[in-house]
Amino acid sequence: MNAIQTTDLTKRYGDVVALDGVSLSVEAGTTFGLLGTNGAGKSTLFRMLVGHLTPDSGNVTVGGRDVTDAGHELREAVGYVPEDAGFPPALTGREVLDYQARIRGVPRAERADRVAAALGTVGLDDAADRRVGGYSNGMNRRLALASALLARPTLLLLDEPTAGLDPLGVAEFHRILERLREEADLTVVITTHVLAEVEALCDDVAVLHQGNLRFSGAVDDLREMGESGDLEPAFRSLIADAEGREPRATPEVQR
Ligand SMILES: Nc1ncnc2c1ncn2[C@@H]1O[C@H](COP(=O)(O)OP(=O)(O)OP(=O)(O)O)[C@@H](O)[C@H]1O
Repeated sequence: MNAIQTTDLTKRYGDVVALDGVSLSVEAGTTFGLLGTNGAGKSTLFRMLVGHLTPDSGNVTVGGRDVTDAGHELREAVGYVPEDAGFPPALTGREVLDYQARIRGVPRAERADRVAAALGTVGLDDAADRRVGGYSNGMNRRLALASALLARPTLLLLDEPTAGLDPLGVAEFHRILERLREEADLTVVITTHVLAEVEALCDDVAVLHQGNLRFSGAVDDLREMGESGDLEPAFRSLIADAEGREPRATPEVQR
């Protein structure tokens, strides 16, 4: 079964075509990487998956239901972790999650247990009663993940979850995602610029470039497209223009 299906999805902002006829499927239970340079359309796609934006044309289904009709049920099924969650700095981690549990409709009697479980899953038990303003970048990202897990989603969308984290923070975040994948029946989609992240976590990958879908399939199949079986040459060839020139700014292609 497909956790996500988009069909001929198009979104414009004025003259900018952010997504141009994108048809994509994500199989349930897999970890899927959405790879692209800046401005590729990754965040726009995520915002449509959670119903924050409506398509100009085409459609999106999550768990077989059209996102534009799904409303409240969709919000419970999808855990969205934006790049910058921006929690109130004066609240503690536990207070933030308690508030989030309330607005996500977690029944009062279950709230404290769910909050404690989410804090444990992301390794923030010891920091739970400290103010979020004193959290490191990595702790903030893990708190955002905990918040998304409160409603026990079946689909988790992570927008550049490890951007700006140091190597230890990245490794810790990856460990948490791998554990979640083993323990919960979850489909995970991450956007990233980082090929090593795709290698480490993803079964399948899509390459978006300037709103166009350039590849979608198994990470192994993408790797085989490149010289020497590496992801980087394969990715670079997909984002090059007809003359083989790459976009001027691709420093985000990190290994
Ligand atoms: N609210 C908006 N108004 C106008 N243009 C926008 C808006 N949001 C995004 N865009 C444009 O749409 C295109 C796709 O943007 P989007 O943020 O979806 O890309 P992205 O792949 O997430 O990029 P990044 O990796 O930089 O976050 C870009 O050209 C961007 O400038």
